[in-house]
Amino acid sequence: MSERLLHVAAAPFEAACHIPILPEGHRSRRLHGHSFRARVRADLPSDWAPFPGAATGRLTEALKECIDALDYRNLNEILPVPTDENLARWVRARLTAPGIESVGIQSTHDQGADLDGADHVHLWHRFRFEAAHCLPNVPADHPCGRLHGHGFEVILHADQTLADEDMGMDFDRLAALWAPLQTELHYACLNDIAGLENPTSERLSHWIWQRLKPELPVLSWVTVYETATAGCHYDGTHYRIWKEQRFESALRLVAAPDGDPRRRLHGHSYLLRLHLTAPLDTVLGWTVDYGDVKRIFNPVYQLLDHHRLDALPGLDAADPGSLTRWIRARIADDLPQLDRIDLHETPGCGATLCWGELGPALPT
Ligand SMILES: Nc1nc2c(c(=O)[nH]1)N=C([C@H](O)[C@H](O)COP(=O)(O)OP(=O)(O)OP(=O)(O)O)CN2
Repeated sequence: MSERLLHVAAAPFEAACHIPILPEGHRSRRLHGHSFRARVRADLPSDWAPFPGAATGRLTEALKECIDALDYRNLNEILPVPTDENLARWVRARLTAPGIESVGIQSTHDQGADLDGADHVHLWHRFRFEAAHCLPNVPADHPCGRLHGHGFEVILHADQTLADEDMGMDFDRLAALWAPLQTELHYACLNDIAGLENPTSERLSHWIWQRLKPELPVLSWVTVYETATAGCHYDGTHYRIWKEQRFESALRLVAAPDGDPRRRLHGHSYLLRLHLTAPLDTVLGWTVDYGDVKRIFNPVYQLLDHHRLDALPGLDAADPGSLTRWIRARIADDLPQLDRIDLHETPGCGATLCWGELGPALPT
């Protein structure tokens, strides 16, 4: 599959709203408020930014300018039915950026809607449960063979065609479908549950899919976060895992004009997410060990962390797009299952380099 470079940006806004189309008695019919977050993913022409390396910054500024009109407002004065879906439409119509692939609105930490250009909505809802597990088939010295536990997180994703509807399914419907699984999984040892005798993230995402897909035909992905830095998506066919790492680095954007602060030496706390697609190892119950991804990537990580990025050999500019390409060139041979790299220089703002399926976006 050919390589695609997408730029991403995210920005918060605080607003009040009520959703008058919801049934009588629904809590969201009452006036309430959210710390919203808007996000955009765009395939930008290379000459759109004012100088090479400025695309992430320009997209972020465009998004901030757009949502400024929503910040500290009563959204019903701007949009009669301010569902996440309609807010995403509103932003998409006003955002002055080319090549927009999707616009998302996250109304709470745990739910949101991403809208693509064809008014197809991707709804997601996150849940959390606390559980113990061990992986019985790993080698004797592997730490995950010992009984341990996690605050697992699960995201249910639903894809719907919206046409001219104000909203897709109510997030509460996803919560109601999840509730029986929460009862089974929360404060449990996963190995004791039928079908989860080898409870890797992959097996767990498959188990959840099998349980929910018959009741929820629009279920498109199940995401399991095993830890804050690693997890798995399953769509009924493919397993996609990711492993995140953070690095702290300095840079200057040499192409920035005189007077632009990015020309000065500065720095970021970067978030790097490596995505891999691979078949399941039926004995181990996983695709690729998260620990192996981290270990194999470590030599490249050591070049990035606590270094000056624009001094790295072979890197002309240290903007997120150039960095993702530089990282791919250094790691792809050693991690052949790798098919996407996300790199954020500030929360939700950066680039995605993808040469496989794009897969679902994760919340910021
Ligand atoms: N593909 C999979 N790999 C691993 C799984 C899994 O389910 N699928 N599970 C484990 C362990 O259970 C482990 O608890 C989580 O792994 P890891 O990300 O390596 O955890 P760390 O706490 O070491 O994470 P760092 O943030 O990198 O310190 C292992 N692999």
